[in-house]
Amino acid sequence: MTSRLQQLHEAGQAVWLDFVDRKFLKADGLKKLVAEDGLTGVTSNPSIFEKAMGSGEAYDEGFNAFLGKADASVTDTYEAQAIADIQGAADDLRPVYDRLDGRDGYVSLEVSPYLANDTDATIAEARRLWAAVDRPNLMVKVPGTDAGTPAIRRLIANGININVTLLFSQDAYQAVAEAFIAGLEKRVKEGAPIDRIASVASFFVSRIDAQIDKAIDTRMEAGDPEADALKAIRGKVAIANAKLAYVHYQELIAGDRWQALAAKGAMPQRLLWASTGTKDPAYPDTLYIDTLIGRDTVNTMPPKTMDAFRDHGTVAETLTGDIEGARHVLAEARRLGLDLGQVTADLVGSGVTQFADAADQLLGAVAGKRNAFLGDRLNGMTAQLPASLDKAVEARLETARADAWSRRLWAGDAGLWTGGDEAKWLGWLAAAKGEQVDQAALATFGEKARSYKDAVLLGMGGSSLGPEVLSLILGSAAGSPKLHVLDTTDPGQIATVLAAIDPAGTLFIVSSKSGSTMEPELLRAFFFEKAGGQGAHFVAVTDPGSHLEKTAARDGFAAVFAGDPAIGGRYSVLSAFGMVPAAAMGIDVAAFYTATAPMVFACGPDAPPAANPGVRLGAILGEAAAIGRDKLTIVPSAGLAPFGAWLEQLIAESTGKQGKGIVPVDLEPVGTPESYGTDRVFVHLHLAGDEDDGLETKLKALAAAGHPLVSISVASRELIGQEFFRWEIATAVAGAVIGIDPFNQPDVEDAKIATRKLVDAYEKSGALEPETPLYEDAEIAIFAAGDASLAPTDPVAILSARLAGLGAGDYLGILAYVERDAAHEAAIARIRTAIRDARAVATVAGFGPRFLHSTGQAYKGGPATGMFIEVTRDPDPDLAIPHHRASFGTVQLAQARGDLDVLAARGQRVLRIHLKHGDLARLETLVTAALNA
Ligand SMILES: O=P(O)(O)OC[C@H]1O[C@](O)(CO)[C@@H](O)[C@@H]1O
Repeated sequence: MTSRLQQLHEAGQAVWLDFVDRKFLKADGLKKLVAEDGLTGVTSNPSIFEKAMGSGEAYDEGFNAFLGKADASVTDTYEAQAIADIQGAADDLRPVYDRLDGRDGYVSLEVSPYLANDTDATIAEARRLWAAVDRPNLMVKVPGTDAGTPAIRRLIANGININVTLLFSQDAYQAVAEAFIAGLEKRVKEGAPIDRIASVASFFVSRIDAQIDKAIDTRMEAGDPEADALKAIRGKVAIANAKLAYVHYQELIAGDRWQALAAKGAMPQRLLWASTGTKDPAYPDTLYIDTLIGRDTVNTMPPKTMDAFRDHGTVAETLTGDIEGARHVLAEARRLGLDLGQVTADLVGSGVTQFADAADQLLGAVAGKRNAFLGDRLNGMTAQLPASLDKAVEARLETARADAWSRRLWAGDAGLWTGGDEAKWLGWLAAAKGEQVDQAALATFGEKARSYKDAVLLGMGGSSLGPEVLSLILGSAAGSPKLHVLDTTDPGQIATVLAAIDPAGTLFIVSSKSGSTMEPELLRAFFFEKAGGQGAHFVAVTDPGSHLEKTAARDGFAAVFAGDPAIGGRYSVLSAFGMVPAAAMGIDVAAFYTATAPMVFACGPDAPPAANPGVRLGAILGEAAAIGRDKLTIVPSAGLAPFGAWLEQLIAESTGKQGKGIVPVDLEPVGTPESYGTDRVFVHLHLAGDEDDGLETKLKALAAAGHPLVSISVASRELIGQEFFRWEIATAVAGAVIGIDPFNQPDVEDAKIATRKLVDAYEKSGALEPETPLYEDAEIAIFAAGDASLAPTDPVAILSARLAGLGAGDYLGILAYVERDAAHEAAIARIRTAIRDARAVATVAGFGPRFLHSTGQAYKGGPATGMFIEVTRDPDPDLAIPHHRASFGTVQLAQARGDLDVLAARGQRVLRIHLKHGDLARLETLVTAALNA
């Protein structure tokens, strides 16, 4: 006896399976259905693959084989498996396809649901999948949305078999039927064959009833006077809708236009009934099969429905029966105010969302497996968050998923931030894949650089901090020059570098994106003279067309390496700004990108937020800031200590604006839980093999006391590039949570202008404008811009009055315009610890003018909770700048004064303590006394 499913086939309806799964294929489940039930096709969709691959281990072998490649994206990983399954199913169905001469025997694979509203991307994806699967009996599934319909026409014209999915309404069906015909006609015009192009139009049935019935039930429960009429059409609307679609189909193929194509061998676009599993348990489980049997149609069934039909379905040609009844049902629905048009429109939207949700879930699961598989090759991250913050983060990750943040970030959707010009600043994404630099040219440059013993990089902020991290964490290769980074106007520090090198035999890297930053320009002039004007020992890294590019040409620099104007300074480390100095140090740039790639892919557009290490971190930082935990406290193990200086700029300059943002806290010694307020997030960066020094225990105590703790593990120094990228993504995402443009720095310019004014005045007059101290003695002078509230009595009283003003959520900054050396760093750390422990406030520190190009933005434009002690001193010895009246010491002082004025103008509390002999011990004594006063 033939099975009921085979009888369907005899009645003219093809039976397809709406399911695919590796185990099932491997066990020859599909072949069995072909042999026993006359099955002639298979459909898949993102939900089906999610069920197959999203859990369990069936695909692990396949994933793992693929994941050997460091640069495999999550999509690549999933898709390789999906394609293998589809190819397997297509091969199982190939005998059917051959026997029926291409009339049936198809397997469908859907384009990414994320593209449902993008015609061109859908076309590109369909073509890509068609080529990748490479089977004549493939159908690419394209949604019949407004954007999908024109894609269908073009794809049919390309000769690609198409399964139009997500059809609910008559109008949408008519539009895709038209697109199909138009596509074939285009081929005819071009003289291309049309006899092997198959298409189905997939009408989703049960979902319509699920919606309409819900509306009916609500009204009946509310005692609607039309209860009987409503009840009479319950469970009938979807079937009536399908029947009328079939009427349209019959009219279409009877028409002249179709007949002309049929004469050339065209196969009609069959109607396919999808979503045929009943959702309402009150209905017979074969309802949407029994009632929709008709010639030249397809019914794709989930396995359960197929089993049910095989067991007790009824075969009879029902589709063409009682068309008048169907019209009546739809007319009744209209009369009763059941808006089928709205329901079907909503169903298209929710259908797309459902598939996108399934794809997110699937990609999330694959991303998780991928990250676990990579093990040590991908830096790890865990977070211990207080329950309420944890909840907020998870909620944020879910809304970010639903709003497609990972994809939108990579697509440059400025709406993720403020809708400003953010899209113009995303060149760092491609740069992280090594696409901004010429890697071969860098290798050659690295070879040449080996003739130098030393290299000195002159630059500020983004142009210096990344290179400094690379030099301190990775260091130079044997035989390559040692890199000195000079990002200051401090005469002492410049003299220290000068003393450490032979200027005539040193490679100088002048690095400035804008090419017009004052400090590198002055340093270039200084060292150019010291190097005897040998331009051949200089290279520049700068954006095209800059002033520095011209200077380099004028002075005969050995090379100019171009940056990308679509990358801001603080995001530039994985572009030429980091890689030119890296190459000079003999670092293998290609290997560096390879080591970085696992994080770049883990943070990719297809890694949904919860499984995306960068987006997850950004959500933590942003949500923490929203509840006042806006002091990001960086706690590195010894080997990663230099990383904080780079991270500070990224976080501060990107987020600290419009009175909002995150204040990074670097190099503050770790304390006990009582020494902190409730404004902290701790980030522990741990390099494998580093001594613990009791850090773990201290951090555990902090986490136990309710402070959020993020722990990042780095297996080896070579993986530091991954942290650059993770934090770049995290910062951009934190910016989206906070609601600012992470790529501008609106408050930096003012301090530069104030400085320039002072320096220009000096160039004319030979003196800086006079200023009146609040207090002065033989050792110190204290200044407080425009602050009359401080009585000029004694310095301890002035300082203690200031420190007494520090409250919960405030932070104290030491802005030291002195040489950055170990002794000064230690003294500042002691001062910070004393203040932190006495007042339970966060403390930050920066050396001027270096921090002006880094954290300075947040100090001026970020939360108005700062209190700053600026430290200056009389330079001794000072250094002259060629062709300038002002010395480096004068410029540095002008920078401090300009900064002080701008900080005060922005409402931050600030005090400048001028140490006439540059002795920081005097400041320490003063602070101790003030805290004890
Ligand atoms: O590379 P440039 O253009 O010299 O700029 C250096 C730094 O100065 C800043 O513009 C801040 O002043 C930073 O954003 C930047 O990284």
